[in-house]
Amino acid sequence: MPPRANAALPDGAEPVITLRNVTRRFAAFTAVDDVSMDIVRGEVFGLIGHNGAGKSTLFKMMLGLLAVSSGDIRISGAPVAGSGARAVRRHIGYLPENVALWDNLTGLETLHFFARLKRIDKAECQPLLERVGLGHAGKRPVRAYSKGMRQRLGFAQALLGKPQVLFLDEPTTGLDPHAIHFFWDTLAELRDQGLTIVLTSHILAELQNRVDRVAVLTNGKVQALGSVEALRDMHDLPIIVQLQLSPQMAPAQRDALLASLPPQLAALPVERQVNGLQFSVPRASKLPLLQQVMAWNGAVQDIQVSEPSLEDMFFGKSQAPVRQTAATGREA
Ligand SMILES: Nc1ncnc2c1ncn2[C@@H]1O[C@H](COP(=O)(O)OP(=O)(O)OP(=O)(O)O)[C@@H](O)[C@H]1O
Repeated sequence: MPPRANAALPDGAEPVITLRNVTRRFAAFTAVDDVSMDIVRGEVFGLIGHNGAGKSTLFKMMLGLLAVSSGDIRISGAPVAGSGARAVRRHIGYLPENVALWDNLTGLETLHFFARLKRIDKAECQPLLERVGLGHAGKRPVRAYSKGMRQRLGFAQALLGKPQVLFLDEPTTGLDPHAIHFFWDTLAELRDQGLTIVLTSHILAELQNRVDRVAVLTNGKVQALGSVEALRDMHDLPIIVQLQLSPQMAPAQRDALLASLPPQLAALPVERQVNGLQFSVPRASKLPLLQQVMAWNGAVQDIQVSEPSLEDMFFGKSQAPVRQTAATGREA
């Protein structure tokens, strides 16, 4: 289903980046195909898709680094390419996937260099280094920086000039969990200050609780657009309810419990596991099922409920094999 340009826009949202019928061809190949969407002020917007889906191409066009074959892209109403582009770029920060740094410059000298390029007062640089947790390392040469420190320096570079819109290409690739945590905390603060943030990522599990909305690109087209919750509802993938049962429970007792379920719950797909049961449940049946199993006094030792992930929705990674119906044990 092709999404409308404004599908799932939050109420009162103010579009900052607008794309209308954006297409990019390389010779006969269409890398980005008729993409229309709005990205609104103060949201964190994720662009996801398989390798070759068109994310980088779309990103570069939004940055005005690559021309569109047809269509229109604007930031705060101004076209990103053409004569007004320089003014638009002043309000944009960009962290490329592999930021180019010079090993012989110190962190502070690196920021001074970018500040000169962007015609920004270099007094901004030291506070920015501190902002990204590099205040102590500003005088060290970049060759002595770890991957995480380099990424922080790249991030500081993107924040020079107090941009209103931030583009981050695979920003957490190669970072350790501590650095990833720091990065997302900083991003949340920036978002709260009103920045609009667009990022790409392959680590969908990392994105899904941290972005306001996502666009899923498949073969250059927007396959889905909206909040992760809205996309979950749209796809209506089953929720997995996993019950850990008492190890002393005999198979016959377990079957008796399943047989005690009301018919609509007994018809749910279930997998019998060692000391457990795994149900595959439509959202509407989640609470009724949980209410029933809570009444299985003493039999249930633990319950785990797993929502479908973005991977499950778009990249066909099924959550768990589901083979039998609860009551009959037949193939579902
Ligand atoms: N300059 C180019 N010339 C020809 N084809 C290109 C060019 N740039 C990109 N493509 C093609 O366009 C398609 C989309 O590429 P793009 O880099 O935008 O995908 P992506 O979603 O960013 O992938 P990845 O996750 O691997 O970075 C690919 O098939 C790619 O080969």
